[in-house]
Parts: sequence; structure tokens; C-alpha cells
Amino acid sequence: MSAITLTGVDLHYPDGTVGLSGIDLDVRDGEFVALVGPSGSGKTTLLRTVAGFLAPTAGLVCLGDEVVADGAHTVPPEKRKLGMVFQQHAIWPHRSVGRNVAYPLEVGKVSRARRAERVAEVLELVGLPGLAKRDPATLSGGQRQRVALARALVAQPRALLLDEALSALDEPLRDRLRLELRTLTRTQNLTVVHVTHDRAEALALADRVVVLDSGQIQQVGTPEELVQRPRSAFVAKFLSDANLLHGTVSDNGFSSADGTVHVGRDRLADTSSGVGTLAVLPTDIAVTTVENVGTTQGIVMSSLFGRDASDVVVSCDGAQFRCAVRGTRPVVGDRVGLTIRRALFYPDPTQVAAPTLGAAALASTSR
Ligand SMILES: Nc1ncnc2c1ncn2[C@@H]1O[C@H](COP(=O)(O)OP(=O)(O)OP(=O)(O)O)[C@@H](O)[C@H]1O
Repeated sequence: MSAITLTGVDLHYPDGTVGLSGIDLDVRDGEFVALVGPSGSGKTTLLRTVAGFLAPTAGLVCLGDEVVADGAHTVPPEKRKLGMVFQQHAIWPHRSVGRNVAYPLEVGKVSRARRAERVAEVLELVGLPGLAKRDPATLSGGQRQRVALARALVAQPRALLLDEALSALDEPLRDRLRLELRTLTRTQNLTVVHVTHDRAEALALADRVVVLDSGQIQQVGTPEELVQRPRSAFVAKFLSDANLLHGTVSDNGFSSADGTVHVGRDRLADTSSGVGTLAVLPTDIAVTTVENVGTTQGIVMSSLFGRDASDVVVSCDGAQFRCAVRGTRPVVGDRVGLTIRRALFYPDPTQVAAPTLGAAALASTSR
């Protein structure tokens, strides 16, 4: 069964700003879903709508089979049985760790003995065994965030909502907590909705990632689907830093609008044609230091070391290509050859195909 379902959800703020528009989303029981998107795309609005801090102007929000908001009525946050963790650990300084964690149980009038038992259980779960009596002021940032997580989990919520919960932590602690969080949510079969600015974090943690823009869902999919088959040039650019080129696909392949780049038909991932946008992922460009005849040549403009692949920007006839280079890293000023191994084409539905440009006049990027 779906743990969280949003159907046709719109949310307009009182000043008329559209926070969410036509959101349809199903989060399955035990699933870890990450929400990503540019600043202002609606991630927090969506999370707060699920939590009950915001009421949709239209549409339905269901938790399990309970309708918690239907545009007219909304169940308040404290009655939704959800756990929340925010970026800034909201730990009360005047309460011990144990009493911080026990708070939801106190509100729920759970007996003192059962509270103590359950607090000990969740502190163990989040890696803070035996710390119930500690003053929160004596804890590190990472430990405080674990306390916040323990408090969110203590009353056995139907789902866990994380709003940039790891963002305030420094690496490598953040990395470690990320792994622990994934293990914990998996072993406990928790349903999680996680808002993050960090694309790598979303792709690493989530079963499915939701990409938002302008209050609308652009794509929902597994990390593999989103990276290998982004549904739009926007998703390819946002998640994978794709290079975008405007132009036309004809029988000969793609030709950029300015005539400087040609990509053979055999390199295009699908058979669409017409006017539109070509997206080339940095990992789909081969950079060679030897200038092979037939490859497009360019100059390295920047070259940043990366553990798996270096992030290299090459300028070719005025177009800049971001490339992921494995192995020897070229240096700024190097003349290199570029070959596009694969490209995705997104026809613009509002445009009719322009006449085919003379391919002979174009630089060849793929032969
Ligand atoms: N209280 C409010 N009143 C009016 N507009 C708002 C309010 N809160 C958010 N918005 C607007 O709603 C849209 C979505 O905002 P939201 O905070 O959900 O985006 P976000 O993706 O979480 O952004 P960020 O990554 O910067 O946190 C934005 O245009 C924002 O300016």
C-alpha cells in the first residue's frame, strides 16, 4: 500500500505565488524518496504539505488510507503521526537528551516506564546508547542531529520527513550519517521523504528521486533512470550537468543552430527529429589529448580534479563543453579532441523542423 499519496495537489500562497501545481505522487510503504530541484522549486512546500503545516488549495493528501487534506479540511500536523527532522536540530537545551527524545511520548501520555524503555531503544538505534541523561549542550552537531532523529522515530511514525536534515553537518560526518540513515531506514522499513539540495546525496540515498521545478514534478524515477534517461533537457542539466545545444535533428544527425557542432545520427539515443535541444552528459564525451583527424578540437578552459573523474571544461568554436575525464587530467590551455559518444535529443513541441543545414560546413564532433 502507498504510505503517502498526493493527487492533483495545488498550493497557492495567500500572495498568489504558486507553491505547487498538479502534484501527483505516490510514496510506497518502506520507500525512500528524495525531493530535489532548484531553489524555489517547491521542495519545502511539498514536504510541509505532507506534514500538515500547509493546506493544499486543491487536491488530496492521503496517509495510508486516511485523507488528511482535501482542499477543504486538513488534519493538523500533530495528528498525522509523522516524524520530522529539520536542518537545524531543534533540541531543547533545558531538557536532557532522554527528555528531548521522550517528548512525543509525553504528549501521547505514554507511561513513564514505557517511555524510558522506548527512549533507550531509539537512542541505541541512532548510535547514542546510554546517553539519555546527557545535557544536549555537551553533544557534537552530529550527535544532536541523531537526537533529533531519535525524537522523530520514538513514537513509531508512519513516515519520516527530512528537511535538509544532514545539510548543516560537515563532511565526513555527513557522509557517515548518510550511510547510517540509509541502513536504519532500510532495516526498520521506514517510509522516508527527504528534501535535499545535494543531488549526489539524493541519488545515493533514494529508491526514487522526484525532480521539481516551478512547483511541478518534472520526473520521478530511480537514480539510474534519471541519470541515464532524463525525460527533459532540464532534468539532464539539473541532475547531471548536461551540455545543452539548440539545433535540428534530420536524417544526417544533429546540427547546432549556429552550425558549429554536428553529431551523427548513430550517436543519438532515440529516433526523434525536428528542432529542439540536444543534451550531452559530461560522461558521454571522450576527451583525447592526441588530436585525431575527424574529432572536434578545443582548448581546455578549466580542469578540476575529481576522485572518480576530473571536471574539465573545453571551449570549441565558442561552445563550451563540460566533460568528465577519467585517467590523465588535461591542464588549462591544452588543445584536445572531443568525441560525443551519446547524446539525448528533446524535440521542442512548439517548433516545426527547420530546413536541414549543410553538414559539410559543420565541425564533426562524433565521427
Ligand atoms: N510563505 C510564502 N509566501 C509566499 N510565497 C512563498 C512562501 N513560501 C514559499 N514561497 C514561494 O513558493 C515557491 C516554492 O518555495 P519552496 O520554499 O517550497 O521552494 P524550495 O524548493 O524548498 O526552495 P529552497 O531550495 O530555496 O529551500 C517559491 O517561489 C517561494 O518563493
